[in-house]
Amino acid sequence: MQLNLLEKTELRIFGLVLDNTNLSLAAEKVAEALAIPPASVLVVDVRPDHICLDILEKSLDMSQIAGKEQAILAKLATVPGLTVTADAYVDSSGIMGLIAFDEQQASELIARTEQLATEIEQAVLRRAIVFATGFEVKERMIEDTNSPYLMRFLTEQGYNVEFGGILDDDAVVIKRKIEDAIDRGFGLIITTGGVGAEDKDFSVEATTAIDPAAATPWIVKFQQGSGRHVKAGVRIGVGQCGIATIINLPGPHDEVVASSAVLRRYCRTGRIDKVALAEEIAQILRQKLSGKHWQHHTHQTSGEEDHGKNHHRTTS
Ligand SMILES: Nc1nc2c(c(=O)[nH]1)N[C@H]1C(S)=C(S)[C@@H](COP(=O)(O)OP(=O)(O)OC[C@H]3O[C@@H](n4cnc5c(N)ncnc54)[C@H](O)[C@@H]3O)O[C@H]1N2
Ligand code: MOO
Repeated sequence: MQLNLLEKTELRIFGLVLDNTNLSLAAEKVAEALAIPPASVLVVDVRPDHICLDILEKSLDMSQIAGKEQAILAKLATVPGLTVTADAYVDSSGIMGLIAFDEQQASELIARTEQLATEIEQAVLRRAIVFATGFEVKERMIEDTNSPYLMRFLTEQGYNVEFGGILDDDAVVIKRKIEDAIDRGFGLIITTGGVGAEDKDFSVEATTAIDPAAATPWIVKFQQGSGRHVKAGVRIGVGQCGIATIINLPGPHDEVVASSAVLRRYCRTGRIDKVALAEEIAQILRQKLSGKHWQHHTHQTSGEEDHGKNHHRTTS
């Protein structure tokens, strides 16, 4: 486990006898003991009873520090002109204080910390949150059937599920809410709605702002700028941030239901393969939509036909 040294990076080593000692070599030996590059250790002070070194690293793995006192002293003992006396010791503070642990304590600490990290990770991976999006949902013009459906579905899959609320069609709001969910320890974050090509659709953009490498396969593509479309098509999104996965599903309820067949296989409270998941959902939705009446219109590239703002809301 990586530990931030929080600027407390000095080591004072007492009980050495110096006789024309090459300090660069001494620093190199300490670097070897800590498994860091030689340039990361600097001797900053030599006093009558101790030498002071500075470690030029922001963070180190716990296993590089804990219980390393004897290893440091043993390495220093190999430097010509440097005698390590029987009561030599390393004095350090903050995280670096772990150096003074004896080896038994150190390995217990490392094992316990890894165990704790695994438990936290498992708890996070089990926590899911579901968001709806869109003014028509927020203003109760339409019933939010997606969220209860997904919450029930994820509960069946073994998740502890929370409802995140109904988000405005606003890229900043959606991104902030997703980031907030990640900070609160949710391992699975699902939004529905707002994946379309209109100027009110921002869910996938919120995800790519968090994970630029998010998988965002197209469901349908059409001529950009034709009619009300400001984007090149409809896509879904699956992004990741640390161990958390963000999934942006379309708004239409039957598409959420269709996607859940894929979610059932991928979302099982473990880590998720974002590219494979996104591609399989996209395939199912492409197949589903290829038979729909509205797609004929959206594939028109002439832009002559205007079926009105709401033609795509009907699931003929
Ligand atoms: N079955 C259909 N699927 C799709 C259609 C369609 O007409 N019928 N149109 C396609 C096009 S074009 C686009 S664009 C996308 C739209 O997906 P969005 O993710 O952008 O969805 P929204 O515009 O936000 O909402 C669309 C529609 O979905 C219903 N909706 C939204 N949220 C909820 C919710 N929480 N619970 C229930 N229903 C919801 C609602 O009728 C919205 O008006 O879709 C393609 N697919
Ligand atoms: O933007 Mo859809 O692509 O609403 O027709």
